[in-house]
Amino acid sequence: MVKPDNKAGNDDTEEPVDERLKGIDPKMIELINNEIMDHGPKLTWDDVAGLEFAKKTIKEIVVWPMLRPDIFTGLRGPPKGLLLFGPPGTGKTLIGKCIASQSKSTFFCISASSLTSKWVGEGEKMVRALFAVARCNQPAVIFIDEIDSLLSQRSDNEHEASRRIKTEFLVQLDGAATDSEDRILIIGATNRPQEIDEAARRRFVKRLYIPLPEDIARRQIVVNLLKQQKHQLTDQDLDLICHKSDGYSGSDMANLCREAALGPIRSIPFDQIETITNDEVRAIILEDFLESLTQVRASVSIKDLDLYIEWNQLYGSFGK
Ligand SMILES: Nc1ncnc2c1ncn2[C@@H]1O[C@H](COP(=O)(O)OP(=O)(O)OP(=O)(O)O)[C@@H](O)[C@H]1O
Repeated sequence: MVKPDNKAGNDDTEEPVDERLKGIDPKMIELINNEIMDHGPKLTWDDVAGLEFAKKTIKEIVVWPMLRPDIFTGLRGPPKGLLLFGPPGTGKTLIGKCIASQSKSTFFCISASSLTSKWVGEGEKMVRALFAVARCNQPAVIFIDEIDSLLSQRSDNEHEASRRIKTEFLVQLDGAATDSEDRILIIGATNRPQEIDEAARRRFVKRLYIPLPEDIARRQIVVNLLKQQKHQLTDQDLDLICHKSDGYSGSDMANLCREAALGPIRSIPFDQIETITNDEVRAIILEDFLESLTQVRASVSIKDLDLYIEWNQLYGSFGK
């Protein structure tokens, strides 16, 4: 972790300040270290259900080059910008985290809307600080969620502050792209790729569609989430759940499981809720899922899906 600049400069025990952090507000550095730099558990590719094509592509084009920069030079150099687009809740953030874990990189995760809303008037400085801290913690992955809100084409009535953040972001992105020594990958994630303007789109050299999970992936999500729960679901039950949840996103599936897991709790008589032991709570059964399926519905419409498919064909790196 990098140390913020010590303005007082009179503490001999203070570690030397990294040149790259000169002029950056120490409070921002601390905030990035504490809130934007991810200190969570490492993820493996098995934590991301399905998405085999995306995972394979990502391993080849970004993870291996980040692990072996000595081999992946020149023409083989990795893209510095990767755009993950697709419906909400399909695992884009999970993939970002996994890329960072697997490439042994520091993971920085921020939502673009917080740049414009949370740090009102400071967003531009925050972008600069974020890239500077990332440079000090290479290899690094900077994951920016809702990137469309930062790079949208609504430039005519764009707020002056938003315009400045956007300009700074593009400058930093270009800087990372041209400096071949920098081992920084910028991942933008969006549910609204059509809102990203052409200049920004061009900078995300690789654009990868992250679709809804297929049958087998939905099954894997349910199986993974049920691992720590007492349940009596058979293979046939799981088949039925997957069949009935066609069109659900990964996060819809997680919600479905959460709701089903409450089934056994709801069946406890109210006067026993304080005394019942964990062992006495009944197992989760198919009926809990059938009930849950009536409560938790698919959050993505077919119409929206068509838009993603169309955009993928037009601009996706592998959409042809
Ligand atoms: N492919 C997947 N494998 C396992 N879990 C998944 C998958 N997709 C989604 N989930 C579940 O849904 C939750 C939300 O996923 P995540 O935040 O990665 O989606 P996202 O695509 O980044 O969503 P958004 O676009 O709304 O930011 C995860 O924490 C996880 O529980």
